[in-house]
Amino acid sequence: MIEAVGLTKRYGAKTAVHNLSFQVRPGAVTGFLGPNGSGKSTTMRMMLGLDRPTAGHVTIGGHPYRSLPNAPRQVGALLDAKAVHGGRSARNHLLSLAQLAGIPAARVDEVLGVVGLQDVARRRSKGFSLGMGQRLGIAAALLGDPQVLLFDEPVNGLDPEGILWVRNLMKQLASEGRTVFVSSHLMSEMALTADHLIVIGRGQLLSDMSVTDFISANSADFARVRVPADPPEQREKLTAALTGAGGRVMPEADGALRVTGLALPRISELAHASDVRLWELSPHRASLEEAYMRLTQSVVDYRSTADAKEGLQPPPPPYTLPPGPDGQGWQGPPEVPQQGWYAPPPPHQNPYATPAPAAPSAPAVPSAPATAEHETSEDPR
Ligand SMILES: Nc1ncnc2c1ncn2[C@@H]1O[C@H](COP(=O)(O)OP(=O)(O)OP(=O)(O)O)[C@@H](O)[C@H]1O
Repeated sequence: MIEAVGLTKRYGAKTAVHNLSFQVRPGAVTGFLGPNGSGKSTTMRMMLGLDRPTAGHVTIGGHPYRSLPNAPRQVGALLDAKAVHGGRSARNHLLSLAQLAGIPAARVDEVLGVVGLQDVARRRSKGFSLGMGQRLGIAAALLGDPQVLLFDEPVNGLDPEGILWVRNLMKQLASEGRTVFVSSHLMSEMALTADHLIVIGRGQLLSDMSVTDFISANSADFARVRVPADPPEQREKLTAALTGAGGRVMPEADGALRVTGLALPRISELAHASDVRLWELSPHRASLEEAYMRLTQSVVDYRSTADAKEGLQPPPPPYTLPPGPDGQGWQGPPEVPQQGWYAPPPPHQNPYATPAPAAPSAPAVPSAPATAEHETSEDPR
């Protein structure tokens, strides 16, 4: 088990990790999530004794890493796959690590086979692709057959086959009763791999719970309802019935309705009682990505504008809405300029919700979260 207690790391004026306390238990894959710069790598480095905490402590199996007897046999880690001597072959790189830890050479060939690098074992690693480098890093982590494994972005650069392989490897290691702690920015992958999540933002603990609990705690399930477009009043009739029964109805971009606060059978009954035919009535379960975005949107330091057309809020003043063909009135969302800064949705507002049309004369302009420190304005394309 890994245990952090009041873990804090400051670099000069910058607090990278602040008062983090959590446990990573054996027999499960624990995902470690957080926006860029939130302190994940710093935390992992402190776990491995590579950085000294400013305050608090972190132990593995009850001991600080540096006090563990023959640590490489107890803890395996992949922090930076590029941290290898490029002039050495993959096999020699692993052999040197094995010799330092008193691990027999036969184990080197074993792990080369496990990660699928046996055919290139004698090639210099500086010619390796990103994915091959990751595999070599994972081989190094597995070398001592450790009970505790830490992986920082292990699927970075891997192809789909490699990603599937890492997923199965993590699950297998956990099923053998090992402690598996893995950081990733790939939410879809984490949803498939992790059992438990620890989420941090700006160095502080935001969440420590199972993946299932995390999704339900940070998202709202809803029903998608679609009615025939003709006659047009059906939609309004159903909206009135649902709202009257205490539901909340929001339009979706494709003309469907997003309904919260009412169970699916109740929606069906209300539609039937209003004599409205339904073309769709489906439950929507939030994804890990949606839940994560909701939780972390106010603690993101580095925000890109590449997806500026997605779920945009109207841009800040002095922008004025373009007039319609008749010279006035709201004509739908304004054309999005390709450059410039856009305020993200305010904290606690679902970024996936279809924004309500703003009044033509005074578009609602949310301000950026007061806590945001850095925003990029360059279009990364
Ligand atoms: N050696 C250092 N000196 C000064 N500041 C540092 C140092 N290492 C990390 N930081 C700062 O600490 C903060 C946390 O960085 P860290 O690399 O731990 O974040 P991260 O969550 O791993 O980010 P990413 O997801 O981008 O890898 C950042 O603001 C970073 O600039």
